[in-house]
Amino acid sequence: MLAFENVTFGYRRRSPVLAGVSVDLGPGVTVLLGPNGAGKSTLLSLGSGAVCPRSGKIKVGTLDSTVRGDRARFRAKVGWVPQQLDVIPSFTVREQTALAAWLKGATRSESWVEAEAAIAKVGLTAKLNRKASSLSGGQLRRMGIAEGLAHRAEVLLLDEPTAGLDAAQRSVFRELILNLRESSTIVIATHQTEDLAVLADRVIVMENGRFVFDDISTKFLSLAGADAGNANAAELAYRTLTEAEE
Ligand SMILES: Nc1ncnc2c1ncn2[C@@H]1O[C@H](COP(=O)(O)OP(=O)(O)OP(=O)(O)O)[C@@H](O)[C@H]1O
Repeated sequence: MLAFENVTFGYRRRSPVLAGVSVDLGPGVTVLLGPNGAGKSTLLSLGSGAVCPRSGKIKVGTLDSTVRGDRARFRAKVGWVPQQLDVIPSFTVREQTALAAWLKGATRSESWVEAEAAIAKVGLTAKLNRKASSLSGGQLRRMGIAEGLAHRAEVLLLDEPTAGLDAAQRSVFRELILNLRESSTIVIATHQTEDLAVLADRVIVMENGRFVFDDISTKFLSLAGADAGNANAAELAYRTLTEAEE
């Protein structure tokens, strides 16, 4: 579980994007919704340990990302797939994934073994020796997840993982998340509300750095009222909620 305790964060000297946020994320799949600029990516980047809050604590178990001595072990517990995943142009999928494991503390030999196992889990074994830079958008995001699995991350933070994917790739991605949900805490920031119904255990809706909804997904879908069983229920529920906030 990833715990935010009274976290405040702002970019440089600007006013805070998040102010006094406390939330426990996990177990299961949490889907994070909200309009552009709501603070979803900021929350995930803080959760990854890549950036530090101005105040508050961010913890996985007893490890606190704000404590210098904990930071490396904290980061090893969290896999983060940002919207823009950087790859080393000359590296293969296997090398890129093994590098991620090694950077998070695995030994050299463990990194190769764990990388191959993780690549198999995300269904990319056929691409093992291809250049990571040659992967499609959906394959690249699956490789990002493999990087987290290769260092046995307990928490996976996925930022807009299905943006720009075609229907077939989105379906591959959904299957993957369903396979991983038992073993990892997964937090997905997305605008694709239709992916929700099958994926989410819990839904959080953010606006202006605040949580305007946080509950189990069935409660969220029930906001769609009479249309709660409808294929577009998630979209309707989201619209009902955000229009009420305006
Ligand atoms: N690197 C940055 N420097 C300065 N301000 C930033 C930076 N990144 C984000 N912001 C600001 O922080 C706020 C929250 O942005 P964030 O990217 O977290 O929102 P989001 O909900 O993920 O949006 P989107 O759905 O567009 O990805 C916005 O006002 C944004 O302009």
